[in-house]
Amino acid sequence: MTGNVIEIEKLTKMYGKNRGITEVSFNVQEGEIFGFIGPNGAGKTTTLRLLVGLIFPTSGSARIFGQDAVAHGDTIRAEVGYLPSEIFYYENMKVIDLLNYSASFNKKDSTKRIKELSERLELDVNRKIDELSYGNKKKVGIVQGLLHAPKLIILDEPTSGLDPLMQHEFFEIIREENARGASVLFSSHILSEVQRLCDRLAIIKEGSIIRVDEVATIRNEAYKKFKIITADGLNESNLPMSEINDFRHEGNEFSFIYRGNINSIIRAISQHEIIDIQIEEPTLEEIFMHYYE
Ligand SMILES: Nc1ncnc2c1ncn2[C@@H]1O[C@H](COP(=O)(O)OP(=O)(O)OP(=O)(O)O)[C@@H](O)[C@H]1O
Repeated sequence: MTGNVIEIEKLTKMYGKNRGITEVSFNVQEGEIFGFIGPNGAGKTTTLRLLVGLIFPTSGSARIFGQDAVAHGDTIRAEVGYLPSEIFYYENMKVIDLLNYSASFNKKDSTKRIKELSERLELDVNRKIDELSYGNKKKVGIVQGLLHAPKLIILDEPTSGLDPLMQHEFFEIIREENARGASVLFSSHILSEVQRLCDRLAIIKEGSIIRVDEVATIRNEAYKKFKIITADGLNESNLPMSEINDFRHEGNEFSFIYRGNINSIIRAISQHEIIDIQIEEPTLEEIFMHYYE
């Protein structure tokens, strides 16, 4: 094996005449937690469904453990824990019956694992599925995806619908799975959670990948967030606007993300009467605002 558990090459999916994704390429290495981010409709779900062989590509290829996702869908799905973005269940079933049914496809006895995961996620397994809230249905999907200790975990917006405490618990579980040796690919439109959990990330916009990089590299690119209060405004024509993103102001309070020579920005600002200034590390979210716009 190449050290990659996922290899995606020029993967394209058209829904009739509509764009799903266009020539998407990236790899996920064995043992890493990889984040896949982009705004709604960018193509995250399409990419993940292609990966697990639930839909077929128009062109290009996706390989998991070196095997083609189209030709070996069944084998792949047996070794991958997959949490779809929308979960449809046999509504009349009890949670525990559904989980036992899912577990029956594996050779291992998962009884203990089901109990442990359900307790940690505070999921009442004796409830009927149609009585559950959206967030609780999501938990059923998480338990279902993780009960067979998969080598690769693929999660489509796993935290939507979970409250902050449960999100935290979920991230703990993912970290433990990763420490056990599982590789993880998860999609999200929330950069802060990707920043906390991932080694690398890919950003998708309008069906195309616009960047693949290490989270640490992106954060070290010397972006600075400026917050300035002046007595006499801040004249945009004096500022290097081509190096400035997310420029905002309210009265005489200004903020923006800057990437460029620190001396030139300080010189430009110092032409004004400064009342207060803060220069800080932006979050990933702030760095990528301009990709989202
Ligand atoms: N079954 C389908 N038929 C036609 N178009 C589709 C279908 N599924 C997805 N699309 C289109 O493909 C594009 C990518 O959608 P996709 O669901 O993959 O995005 P996403 O990044 O997962 O978004 P979200 O965060 O909203 O789930 C969108 O423009 C969407 O309208």
